[in-house]
Amino acid sequence: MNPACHIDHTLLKPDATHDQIRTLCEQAAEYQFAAVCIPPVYVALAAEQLYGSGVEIATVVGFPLGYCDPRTKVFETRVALERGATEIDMVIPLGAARENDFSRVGDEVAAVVEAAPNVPVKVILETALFAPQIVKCLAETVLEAGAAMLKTSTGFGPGGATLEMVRLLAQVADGHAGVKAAGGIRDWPTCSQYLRAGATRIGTSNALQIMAQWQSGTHR
Ligand SMILES: O=C[C@H](O)COP(=O)(O)O
Repeated sequence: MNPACHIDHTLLKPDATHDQIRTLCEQAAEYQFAAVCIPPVYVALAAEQLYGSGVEIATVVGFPLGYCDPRTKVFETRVALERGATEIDMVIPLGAARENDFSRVGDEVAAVVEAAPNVPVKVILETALFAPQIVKCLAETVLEAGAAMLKTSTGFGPGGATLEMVRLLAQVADGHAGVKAAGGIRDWPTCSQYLRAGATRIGTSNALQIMAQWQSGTHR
């Protein structure tokens, strides 16, 4: 099984340039990755370049800290859709999660989902910040609010995806929503382990390296 269809080819570095995004899009079309995951400012460029390629255009909202005004997240979502985004990766309000204020978390997700009625909203829980029991409550909350996918991490927080968290999110999603493992995934063995644990997407800045490792293994 070619893993490319599970991979979000990601470039979210703060100093990402137009040229780097063009190259990322070329690679995504060539490998047929599931999506590119890019900064909001490059959505129109990527949408134009990837038109008709089958590659989704994912961008981020409230990224990476999650603490902007909820109305800002809604506005970011609307603008991203106008520009051609076909998937939204949003960060939950992490302070609200720390306070166990699950209703605030759910309300923000519901507001973004409402602003993006025909587009999957992938909700980033930044799982490294929280104990498993809290992650479980957060995952249940955001699913109820309409999340299409549970995503572990931004890649900019205190830790990335772990096997334990991927398993936990897959258990909560129970086949009714996707699970995106992201943050610190650099090699094919890790990627493969997460897919087997129930991840349906892998968000990574190292997709080409992962594909090379997969190819060298399968064609040995
Ligand atoms: O949203 C996806 C992450 O930013 C990817 O994290 P990474 O740069 O550690 O691969």
